[in-house]
Amino acid sequence: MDITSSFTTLLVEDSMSLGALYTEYLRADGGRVTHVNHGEDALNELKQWQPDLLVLDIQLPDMSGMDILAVVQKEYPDVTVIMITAHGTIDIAVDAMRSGAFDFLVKPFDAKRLSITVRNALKQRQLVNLVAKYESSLPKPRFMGFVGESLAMQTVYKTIDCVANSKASAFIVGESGTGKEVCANAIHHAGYRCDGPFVALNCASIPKDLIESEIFGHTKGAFTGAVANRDGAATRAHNGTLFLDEICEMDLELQSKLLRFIQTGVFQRVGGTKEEKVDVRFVSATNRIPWEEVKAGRFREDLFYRLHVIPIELPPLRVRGKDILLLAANLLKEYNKEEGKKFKGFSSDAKQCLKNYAWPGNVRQLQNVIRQVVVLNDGELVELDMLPLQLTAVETKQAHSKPQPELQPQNQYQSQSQPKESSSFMGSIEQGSAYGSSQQKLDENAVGGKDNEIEPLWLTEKRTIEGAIARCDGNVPKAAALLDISASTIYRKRQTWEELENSLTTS
Ligand SMILES: Nc1ncnc2c1ncn2[C@@H]1O[C@H](COP(=O)(O)OP(=O)(O)OP(=O)(O)O)[C@@H](O)[C@H]1O
Repeated sequence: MDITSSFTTLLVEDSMSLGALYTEYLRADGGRVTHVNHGEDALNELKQWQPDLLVLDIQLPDMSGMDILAVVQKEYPDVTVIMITAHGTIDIAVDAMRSGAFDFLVKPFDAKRLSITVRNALKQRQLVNLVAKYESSLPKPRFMGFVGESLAMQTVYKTIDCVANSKASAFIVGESGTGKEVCANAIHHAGYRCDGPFVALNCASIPKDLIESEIFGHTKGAFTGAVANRDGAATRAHNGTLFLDEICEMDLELQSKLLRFIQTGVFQRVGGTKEEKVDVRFVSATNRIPWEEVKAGRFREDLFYRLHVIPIELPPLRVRGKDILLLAANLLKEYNKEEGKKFKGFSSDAKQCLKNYAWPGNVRQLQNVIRQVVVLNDGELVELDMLPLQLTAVETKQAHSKPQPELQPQNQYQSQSQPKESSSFMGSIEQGSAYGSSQQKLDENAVGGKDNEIEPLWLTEKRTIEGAIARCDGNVPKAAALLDISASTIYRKRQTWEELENSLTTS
C-alpha cells in the first residue's frame, strides 16, 4: 500500500506565495491540503479537525510556531509536526524537535526535499499506529488498578475503556471481593471526569436514618445533631462520579428520592427548601443479582432501569485461570516488601493448591491468604504446608457452584508449620470461645478423633460473625469491617442461615 496515497495536511505559512507553492508540492504527493497563514487560524482549524501532518512555519505574524507546537503536543499528540525554518532560526527548529516535532525543513526547499520528509513522517506514523494496534490486541496483565490477563478480565477492561467517556450509568455486579470498587474507580479515572471527584458511598454501611443526609446533605438543625450545614455525596461528586456501592441494600423510600435525582440531577438537602442541581455520573454495584431483587420487591424496577444502563460483570476468581497465580505472585512481592521477607515464589504443590481452590472470597481472600503466609513464615519458596488449612482441605472449584462463606480471618489461616500463638496478626477481634472450640474440633479432626463432634462450617461461621457483631454492640458495619467482609455479605449470610435453620426445623 502506498502510504502517501491519501493524507491530510494543515499548512501554516504566512507567505501567500510560499503557501501556494508548498500546497502544490504536497498535492503532487497525494496530500489534501488546507492552508492558513496565521497561528490563530491554525488553532481554530485544529479545534475542528486533526490532520495527519501539520507543516508549521516557525515565524508567524501573530505567534510563534513553537507556541502552536506546544498546544499540539498537549492536546493533539497524534498529529505529526514538520517545522519550517529560515536559516537564522535553525536552533529553534532543533529545540522544536526536542519538544516533539518530527523533523524540520530549512527554507528554501524544493518539492523533492519536502516529499522525502513527508514520506518519512507518514511511514513513522504508520509504524506507530501498527505498534499501538498490536499492543492493544495483546492481553493486558494490568489495567487501571486491576491485575489479571484472563480473557474474562480483558473483556472487563474493554468495557471500561468503552464506557469511561460516556455519561451513561454503569452497573457493576460480582461476588464480594471481585474488584467492584476497583472497577468503579477505573471507570472514573479512564474518562474525561478523571480530574473531577470520585465519591464512593456504601449504602449498606450507613445507618438507614443517616443515608439520605449522606447522599443529599443537610441543613443546620434539620435533625438532632445537625449542628451545621453539611454537603452530601451528591454535592461533593459534582462534575465527577458518584459510586453507589451495595445499591440493593438501599431503603425503598430513599430509592424513590434517588430516582428523581438520577432523572433530573436535582435534589434537596434534608431540612432544606432550595433545589440544587449537579452534574454527576452514576456507577452502582452490588453482589446480589439485581433482577432477583427487583422481582422480590426490594429494588425499584424504575430505578433498576435508570442505573442498569451499562452492565459490567466481574468474574469470580475461580474462573479466572492463570490470574490466580499472577495475582498471588504480585501480592507476594508487595507483602514481601512490606514485611521485610524474602519469598521468591511458590512451590509447584502450592501453585496447584492455589489454582484448585474455589476462592469464595475472591481477590480479597487471596490477599488475606498471601498476607498470612508472608507474615507467619520465612523462606524463599512458599510451600504447600504454609498455606492455610482451608485451602489444603477438600474444597475445590468443581465442588463450588455458588458463593461460599468468606475465609475466617483468624486461626483458620493457621499455618501448619507455625506455632499457634503467632496466628493473631489480624487481631482486631479477639478469639471468641465458641470460635476457639470450633478450631479445637478442626484440630482434633486433623489428628483423627471425635468425628461426631464436627459441625457444619456455616454454624461455625455464624457463631464467629454473630460473636463479632455482639462485640461491636450490634454494629453490623463495624463488625463487617473488622471481619474484613462487607456488611451486605453479613446480611446475605443471615438470610441463608435463617433458611438453613428453617429447613432443619421442618425436616
Ligand atoms: N483484579 C484485581 N487486581 C488487583 N487487585 C484486586 C483485583 N480485584 C480486586 N482487587 C483488590 O481486592 C480487594 C477487594 O476489591 P473491591 O473492594 O473492589 O471488591 P468488591 O467487589 O467491591 O467487594 P465487596 O462487594 O465486598 O465490597 C481490594 O483491595 C482490591 O484492590
